[in-house]
Amino acid sequence: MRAELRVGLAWLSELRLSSGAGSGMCLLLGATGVGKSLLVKRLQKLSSRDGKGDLGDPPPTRPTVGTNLTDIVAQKKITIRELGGCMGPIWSSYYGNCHSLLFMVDASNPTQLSASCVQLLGLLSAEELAKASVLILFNKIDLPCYMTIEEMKSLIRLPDLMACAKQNITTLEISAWKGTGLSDVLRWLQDTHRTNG
Ligand SMILES: Nc1nc2c(ncn2[C@@H]2O[C@H](COP(=O)(O)OP(=O)(O)OP(=O)(O)O)[C@@H](O)[C@H]2O)c(=O)[nH]1
Ligand SMILES: [Mg+2]
Repeated sequence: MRAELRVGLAWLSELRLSSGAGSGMCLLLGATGVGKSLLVKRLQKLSSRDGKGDLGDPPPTRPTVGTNLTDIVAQKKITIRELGGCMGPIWSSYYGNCHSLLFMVDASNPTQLSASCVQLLGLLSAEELAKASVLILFNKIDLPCYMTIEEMKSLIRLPDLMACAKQNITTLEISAWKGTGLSDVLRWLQDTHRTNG
């Protein structure tokens, strides 16, 4: 089967699946290579250990062409839908069903920051996401020369964005590689999806 046809069929079947997703749906978005797939794998492992124990070596990942659905049981079932960075043009097809949004930025990649900022602006102004709680994750803080959260907030004028946005926005610095901050991400998901019913 031709690659384009395979991607098209996978997308159609995901659209069908998404229609009954319910209140436990969390959307995970961000530019290509920021670390979304690794985060999901790490969160799944962490939740299965109830936040305790060694995460072990980071598993390998591949660029996500399409979408990945992963269930995490953190008191209640939360389904995380990662959309590959290369799927940017159709991200909006999935806004309707989500109650929370994880938006990921690569803190070690200054050249990608402006593109991430434009993506974030688009997400925050989308009507269908107006009621979603938003967690912005600055990932890869284990790498040398990563930008601090203060530097990034100032570069993308995050305080101004937060003041204008309809959403409740939280920020965290993490390393999906080392596991830094991942228990805070899990806690945020638990709290957000508890209040979302
Ligand atoms: N050093 C470091 N590398 C990371 C971290 N998180 C992810 N990576 C690496 O970054 C690369 C891309 O990670 P992915 O999780 O595949 O990125 P993605 O955001 O899912 O990318 P797409 O699916 O293409 O949108 C992989 O080599 C990961 O191992 C991190 O916190 N630190
Ligand atoms: Mg991916």
